[in-house]
Amino acid sequence: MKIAPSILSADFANLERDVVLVEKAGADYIHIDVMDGQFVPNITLGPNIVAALRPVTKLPLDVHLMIVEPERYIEDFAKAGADFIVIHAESTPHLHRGVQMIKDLGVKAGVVINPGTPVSAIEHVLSMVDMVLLMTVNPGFGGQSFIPEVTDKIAQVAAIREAKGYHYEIEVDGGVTDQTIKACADAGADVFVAGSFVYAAENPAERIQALRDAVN
Ligand SMILES: O=C(CO)[C@H](O)[C@H](O)COP(=O)(O)O
Ligand SMILES: [Fe+2]
Repeated sequence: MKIAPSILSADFANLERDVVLVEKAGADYIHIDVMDGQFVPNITLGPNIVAALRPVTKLPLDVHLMIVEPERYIEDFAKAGADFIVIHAESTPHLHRGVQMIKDLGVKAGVVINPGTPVSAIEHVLSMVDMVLLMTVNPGFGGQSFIPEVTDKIAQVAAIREAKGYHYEIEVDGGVTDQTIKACADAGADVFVAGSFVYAAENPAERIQALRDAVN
């Protein structure tokens, strides 16, 4: 299992400190939430912040784009040093083209669907992607409650991976805590994004360990 703390809940005035903190605590990826105020009702950060964080950590940067027509900015995020670029099926009429753009830039490609979007929306790109992200909240904000019905879709993408011999990682994002992580792991998830559970705590390192303990 891999833990990907989301810096959405970090202290934006101390981003370097908060990234180094979770790296030392054994995090596997740094999850970076990019929001444009249009695809979701919130605005966060852009490629300049990804570029600023690139030299701060050796961990892969997992960039979750919640922006309309993400194709417009894929190259910017690749140049900024993203290791994964993950785009929403709902954000573009040309998902396959967006995934191909990411791969052509030598970056690992991911696709993500909202809780209300069926797995069929991404089936045509599953052979190409390195990551499938299933939102377990409606995207836009940290600190929301986990939507348990999404575990059925985790099992679906895990079954497709098994049946077809695909190699993508299955990531979950939203409301992941020591209470909700086990259901996701049991359904087949490999990568667990956690924002508020990690960063809104006195001791983020303990929270990362609590997530691991809850699964093992
Ligand atoms: O993509 C996101 C929200 O759109 C965040 O990654 C997610 O919400 C993490 O925050 P939390 O763990 O607090 O739910
Ligand atoms: Fe996210």
